Amino acid sequence: MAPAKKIVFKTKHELAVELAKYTANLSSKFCKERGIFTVVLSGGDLISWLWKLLEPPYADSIEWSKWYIFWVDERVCGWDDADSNYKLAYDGFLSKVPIPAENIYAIDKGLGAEGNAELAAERYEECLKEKVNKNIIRTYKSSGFPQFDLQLLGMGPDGHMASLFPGHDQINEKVKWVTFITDSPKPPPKRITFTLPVINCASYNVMAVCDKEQAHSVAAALTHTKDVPAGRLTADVEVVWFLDQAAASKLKGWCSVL
Ligand SMILES: O=C(O)[C@H](O)[C@@H](O)[C@H](O)[C@H](O)COP(=O)(O)O
Repeated sequence: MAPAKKIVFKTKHELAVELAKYTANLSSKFCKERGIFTVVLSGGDLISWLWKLLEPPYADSIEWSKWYIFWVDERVCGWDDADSNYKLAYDGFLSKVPIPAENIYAIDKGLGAEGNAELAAERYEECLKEKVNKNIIRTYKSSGFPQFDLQLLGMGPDGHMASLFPGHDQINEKVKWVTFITDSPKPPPKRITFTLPVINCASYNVMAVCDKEQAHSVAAALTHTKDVPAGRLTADVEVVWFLDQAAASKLKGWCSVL
């Protein structure tokens, strides 16, 4: 289990600059080693902190054609729905970089639009299995779970990550790769989500959190309070919390302001 590192930034701007550097370094490492970089996105504010990747020196130097995009969680709705994490990422990031359309794996379009959470979760898991069979996604040691290169995650004020919410059973799933929820406390209610073993098998996990509403859960998660889902986040190689000062304000003894 990788220890959690944390970096506290004075501003969201500085956080975005460092996040771009971190992501670009891993892109270069994995593109060199495997010719492929598998990246998992979440919804929420995260997408708005990826802007620096769209600018020099990254926009032209990143090997975008080798990126493969997945979602750690998705709202069960149409791709053009205002709630869609795919739409959020497409409008704010994916439409601005030359990642081939066939490398972008969103929720099944029809099942999303129909609102069929259970089948959409099954279909997404099948999609991941197919990518494992094609050696696009690696697997974690002998566990058979998929291992993504980099996951970019966010956390809600209640400490949820992906669509794993406190007090809901999805966090305890140990076999499935993708599960679903139909009564999410954060709207909209129907979502699909990676399970905890899949999230924690990633090589690198970044948890990016800003604002004071999250401060209490940041402190709880970083002292590994088990009933806070994000407190159970780990990774194979490294897990790094990217925080602004407000989100870090309830941490005891934080001082590594970048
Ligand atoms: O679909 C979603 O709602 C997300 O993937 C969710 O897990 C998000 O990452 C957190 O709720 C943080 O959201 P904010 O960054 O907007 O606080």
